[in-house]
Amino acid sequence: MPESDMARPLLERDHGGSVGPWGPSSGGTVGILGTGDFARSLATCLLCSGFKVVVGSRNPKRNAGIFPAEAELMSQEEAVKRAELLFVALYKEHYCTLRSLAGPLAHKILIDVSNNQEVNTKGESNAEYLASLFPHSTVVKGFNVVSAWALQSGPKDGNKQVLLCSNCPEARSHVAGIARSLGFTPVDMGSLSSAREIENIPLRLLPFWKVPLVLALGLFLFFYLYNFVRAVLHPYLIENQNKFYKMPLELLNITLPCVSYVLLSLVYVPGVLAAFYQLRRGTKYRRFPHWLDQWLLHRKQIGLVSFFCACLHALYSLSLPMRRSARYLLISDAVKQVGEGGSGRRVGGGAGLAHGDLRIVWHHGARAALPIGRHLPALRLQLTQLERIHLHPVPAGPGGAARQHAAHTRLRMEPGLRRKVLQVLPAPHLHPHPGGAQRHYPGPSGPAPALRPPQADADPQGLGEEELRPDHDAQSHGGSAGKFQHPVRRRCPLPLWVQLSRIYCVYLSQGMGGPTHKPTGGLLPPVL
Ligand SMILES: NC(=O)C1=CN([C@@H]2O[C@H](COP(=O)(O)OP(=O)(O)OC[C@H]3O[C@@H](n4cnc5c(N)ncnc54)[C@H](OP(=O)(O)O)[C@@H]3O)[C@@H](O)[C@H]2O)C=CC1
Ligand SMILES: [Cu+2]
Repeated sequence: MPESDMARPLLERDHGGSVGPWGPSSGGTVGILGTGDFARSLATCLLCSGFKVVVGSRNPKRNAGIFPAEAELMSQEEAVKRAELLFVALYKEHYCTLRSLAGPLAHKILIDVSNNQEVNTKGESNAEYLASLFPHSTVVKGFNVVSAWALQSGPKDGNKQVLLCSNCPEARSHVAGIARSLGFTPVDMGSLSSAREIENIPLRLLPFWKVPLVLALGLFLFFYLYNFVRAVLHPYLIENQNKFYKMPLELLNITLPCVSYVLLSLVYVPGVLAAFYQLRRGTKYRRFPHWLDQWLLHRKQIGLVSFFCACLHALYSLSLPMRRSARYLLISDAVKQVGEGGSGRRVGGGAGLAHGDLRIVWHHGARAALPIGRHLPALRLQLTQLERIHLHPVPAGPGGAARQHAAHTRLRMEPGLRRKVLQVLPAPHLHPHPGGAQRHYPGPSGPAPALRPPQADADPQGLGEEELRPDHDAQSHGGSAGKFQHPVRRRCPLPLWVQLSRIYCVYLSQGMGGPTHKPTGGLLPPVL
């Protein structure tokens, strides 16, 4: 494809007068109502990112000392007048105390950051309640998945996402810009009706764990039974040997790696299937089938359960030779050998090992080392799962996995490799996202990040709602921002098998899967 096409970002960031009045570069002011933990952390974070901050309190004098000097503390009325966009850092129960401010709050953006004590399964969300109190203001739900601690200590990889929803797309994109300025990754969750789902996320403990745990249990039972028949029942019935003592420890120990390996393979298989789907459809911006979507969303948990089984196996393996029974078996073996005249082979009255004995010792040593070595590649794969942990789940619901997968494939593929993969594929059909030019994001001044376009317009099911995110990957590799952005691809005219074999050749020429290759880089499907 022409190099000029590659160098041109699909969406230019709009620097013109469209940046909202509260952008740090344009001297806008962000207001915060409330002076609690969240308000304090948020004020510090906003100030550090270059925003002007005013804080509205019922008692500004009392709380003056607890905020950074740059934040202006004032009455709630004054703060509302000074700011166009306000974070409501109060509990839902206290929203009604703001009723008298309905007039000054009209036509302003209110960001509802509140959480609940219990999971809300029905009834209106806090954000909808706030919207009903202030019908002339625009309410955006967001930042509730970020703790006051995370705001202060800076976003970490695990919990970088800020889920946003609002009935006003423009307000949503302004808040997305602020989130991005603070170092978070905004995720567009659509209209305000998603607020309940967003509010429930922090209350969900260990999401997505049920299926992996049930799966692991099922696999464990299956392999345990299989090993029992093979190692205990069969010798008992055929040779009348009693090996039931193996049941509590040894059988368990040979079952665990079986479970671990099968689970590990289940982590990587959906990635391959996803690549297959993407190649077949000629785009990666279409929703996967539901079962694959769910499977992809569970990979992290499956990988961690697999890692846990592997750790248990390592522990068991180390403790096995320490058992009394092991020592007993060893001694009885030695006694048996002496009885059979085995010691007669020793040269020099037992001062050293004979050649034959040495060979046996070597043999045993190598056999003992082998299991450790053969698990190392698996360990490497399992450890790569750990870095994928997010403290709150990837946007659940339709298309969640597709978004996550798209993000992962883009972020992980090395630019050099991506270029090669793209070179062997036919030229893509590029076109900007409809309405993309209208989007604008207030953010700190400086070089504009290349924007990653969302779903194709051909996506009728709402995946196109995904928020634009800066392509950090492209930026972090020698300023190649804007290159290799291929969100939309026409159906490839080449047969699938030709495309696959070409990509495979590129993989081979890059030494994919070799020991020096970056982990997971070669394991994820090629990006299109
Ligand atoms: N803390 C956290 O980590 C997180 C908090 N949140 C959400 O942020 C919001 C604020 O949380 P947080 O800062 O921890 O709460 P705090 O209890 O620390 O602060 C709440 C603030 O509300 C105001 N307030 C207290 N009582 C009343 C009242 N009777 N009437 C009117 N206003 C009152 C006070 O401000 P003043 O006296 O100045 O008016 C107070 O500082 C909550 O909705 C919470 O769910 C969301 C994510 C994380
Ligand atoms: Cu092993």
